[in-house]
Amino acid sequence: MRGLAKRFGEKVAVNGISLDVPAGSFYGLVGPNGAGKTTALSMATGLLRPDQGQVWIHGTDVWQDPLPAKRRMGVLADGVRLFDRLTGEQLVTYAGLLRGMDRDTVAERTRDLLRVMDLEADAGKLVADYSAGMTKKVGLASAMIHAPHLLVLDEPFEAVDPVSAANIREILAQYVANGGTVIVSSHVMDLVQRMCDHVAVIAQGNLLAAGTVDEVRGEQSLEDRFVELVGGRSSGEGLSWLRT
Ligand SMILES: Nc1ncnc2c1ncn2[C@@H]1O[C@H](COP(=O)(O)OP(=O)(O)OP(=O)(O)O)[C@@H](O)[C@H]1O
Repeated sequence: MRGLAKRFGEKVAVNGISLDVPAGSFYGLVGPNGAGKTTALSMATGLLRPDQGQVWIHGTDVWQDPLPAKRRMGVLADGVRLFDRLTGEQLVTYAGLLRGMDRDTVAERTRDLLRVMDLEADAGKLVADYSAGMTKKVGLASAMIHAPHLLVLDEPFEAVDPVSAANIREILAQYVANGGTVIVSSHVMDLVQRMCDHVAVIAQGNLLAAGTVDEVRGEQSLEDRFVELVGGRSSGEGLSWLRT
């Protein structure tokens, strides 16, 4: 990413971010609420047109040459509606067919994905009737079916139960071990510290730090370093009226 910027009216959501994500890395993107993570990832994946800046994926400009760039990635967007009048099985199948895969391969991979996401029993249920965590998981399965080079996952673990989260972490670690690249946004520092090899911290649309997790956190925990970089811990008094 080079000089990516986006404003909404007066609000500068992303203020010229440049970031290199090495191929084969497991990259965490962290920042407080409203920092600009979703906006930056949406621009990076071709979902939201930047005001300025460019993004390349394996040398392909995402905005100049979107089709080959998009073929290489799988995206789990945050807050984007799925086709939720399909069943889980139909949705994942549809994602595979949209990618131009043949029906047999799509059927086989859909079965595998629904199994590892623990959605087999609910495969025939409408996505509209899924819980938040189930919806995340079916979105993740849809992002992975074409075995992309790059997975961009906005808050993949939000609302996902611990067992499913552990399964997904294992799948992602395996995917990276086999040469894939993952970018995840998350608020859970402990998870990012354990799971990712690189991390970028953004706040108020600016990149505050980026590098390997050890470089960014130094001698501290990632959480302490994050609070130090981002600031904003409200000291002391709290809500004096909130007592029983
Ligand atoms: N479509 C929009 N119209 C107006 N303002 C927007 C829009 N999308 C985002 N913003 C604003 O841009 C800023 C960055 O939002 P963004 O969703 O990128 O943050 P985030 O880091 O993903 O936050 P969170 O961690 O809470 O999901 C916020 O101030 C938000 O209100």
